[in-house]
Amino acid sequence: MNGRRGIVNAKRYIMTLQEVSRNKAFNGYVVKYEHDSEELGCKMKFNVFLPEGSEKTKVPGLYFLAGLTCSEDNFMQKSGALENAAKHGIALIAPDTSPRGVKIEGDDESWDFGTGAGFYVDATQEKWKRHYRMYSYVVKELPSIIYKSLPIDENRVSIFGHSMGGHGALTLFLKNPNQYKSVSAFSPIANPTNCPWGHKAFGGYLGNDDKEAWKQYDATELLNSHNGKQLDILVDVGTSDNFLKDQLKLDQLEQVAKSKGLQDQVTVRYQEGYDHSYYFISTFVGDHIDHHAKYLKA
Ligand SMILES: N[C@@H](CCC(=O)N[C@@H](CSC=O)C(=O)NCC(=O)O)C(=O)O
Repeated sequence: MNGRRGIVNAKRYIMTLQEVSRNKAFNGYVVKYEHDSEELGCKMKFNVFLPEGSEKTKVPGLYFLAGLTCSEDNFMQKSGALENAAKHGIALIAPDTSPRGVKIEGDDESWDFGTGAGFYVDATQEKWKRHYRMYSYVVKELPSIIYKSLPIDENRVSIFGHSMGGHGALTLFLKNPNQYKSVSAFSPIANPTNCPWGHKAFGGYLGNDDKEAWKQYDATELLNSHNGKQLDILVDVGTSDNFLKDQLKLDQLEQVAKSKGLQDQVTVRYQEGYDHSYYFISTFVGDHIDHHAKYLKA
């Protein structure tokens, strides 16, 4: 306890946000902020869409975790999510996908590890552990800054994401079910302990000696040990997604859902002919925001 009743190990973060840019959209604003991150040990940027009305009262918030190679911009600029978020009066929060500019040898060598590929885990390996703490950044530091500084209601918050970010959304939700009202994902890496992207990332950030430790960041494993709140997980994936078979492993997630009798609580929709791109995301993002609005505006 830190002396304040009910708060255990609560960390205080530096909370100075600098506005980088502001663009009006659908009567609200997309604002880019920069701040010093203690968890990541570098400057970070994120984008927020603040809908009309947020200048007067706090609004619900919906985090979007992006995939490999993305920054805080891909989702805001390419997903087409703003119109529906504006309609529901929901703020969108789009963080970056890794620490930036930290200069670790090898961090820029590949597109699926290091820069742009933080995988929403806290690294334990010596080389990476000071900076690669995207789990703590998204679960703890970023929210503490946002709820202190922006008109977003911390009691009405949900999460979704794409690919690596779909893995992030599912795992952050399943590990912190009381922090988020709902979860959904586009083409998530659903069983990273069982696919090449996951082996590379978890081997690098968490090491290869203790593969049990990998399971804490695997949505299929977390679903297997879930015995808490009623779920309503929505997943969309395209049948023409090049990564579906070898990397996403949604069959494993569905199998576990079935074996646990949770098949009614985990909906995986296979969308005919769609691929892994933002064209696919933009087609179904409205459905996902509607899904979250049910819980955020209940
Ligand atoms: N190497 C390619 C492919 C990278 C890619 O497809 N990235 C996806 C996420 S994949 C899983 O996390 C993505 O969202 N790309 C950004 C975009 O705006 O499309 C490449 O570098 O393009």
